[in-house]
Amino acid sequence: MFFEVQDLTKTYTHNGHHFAAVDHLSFSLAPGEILAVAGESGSGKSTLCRIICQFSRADSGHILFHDQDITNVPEKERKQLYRHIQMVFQHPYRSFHPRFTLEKSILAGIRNYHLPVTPEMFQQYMEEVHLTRDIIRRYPHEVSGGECQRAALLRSLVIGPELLICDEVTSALDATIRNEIAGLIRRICQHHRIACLFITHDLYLARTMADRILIMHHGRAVEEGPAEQLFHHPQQTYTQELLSSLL
Ligand SMILES: Nc1ncnc2c1ncn2[C@@H]1O[C@H](COP(=O)(O)OP(=O)(O)OP(=O)(O)O)[C@@H](O)[C@H]1O
Repeated sequence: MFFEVQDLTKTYTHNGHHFAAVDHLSFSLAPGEILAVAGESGSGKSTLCRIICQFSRADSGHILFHDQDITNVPEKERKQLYRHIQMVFQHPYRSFHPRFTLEKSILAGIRNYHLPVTPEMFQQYMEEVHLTRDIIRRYPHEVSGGECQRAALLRSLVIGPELLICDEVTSALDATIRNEIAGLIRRICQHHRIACLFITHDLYLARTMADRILIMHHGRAVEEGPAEQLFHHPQQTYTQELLSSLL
């Protein structure tokens, strides 16, 4: 299996009361597939993302990548793992060093992995995310949110990942550029056959972006299916209510 989450659970405690932010969650992802994990605020999406990115530890369950257990990867092995799994986060400005130009941060990633990225390849990647040399030679505070998020995408793309994890990557952006960034991610993933786990609270975006959608509620997978099928023929009452609240 390319990527699989198996029976993942993460519990938090509030005032002595235990609750599962992620509750026996299981799903899988095929190479090159785009899966949107969608749900309301508090459904456990960010907790899931933090566990996959190793920022937080699951109580139980497993995450497999190419059949290898990556649930708790020792720190010294993480660099190698992140050569294949890249992440883009919600707040683009926070993901860049404020005193480095965007170009310097992007090139640092290439150097870190000793990647054979030629200037021609770099130029091509830059054009794919609709950025110019003039823009990436600026500091983060000198570009727009959309430009900064495209630079974050470029930084991930040049590493050559097999899986891209996008955690609410359009939420901090203006509505006008949300669809543009989501469309860009879809085209890039399709072109380079990169699988994508697209975490979002926006069901419309999930529909336009993803091959499949998984609906989360209270940490559980309520329903999962091909994007159009799930939109037109939701099987579960919760999904039906969620969709009708959009109308
Ligand atoms: N570190 C923590 N300690 C205690 N509870 C937490 C912690 N992180 C998250 N939670 C709780 O776990 C639940 C799931 O939160 P999570 O952030 O994963 O949801 P989400 O779907 O990403 O929501 P949003 O879209 O608002 O970011 C929520 O009830 C939240 O309050």
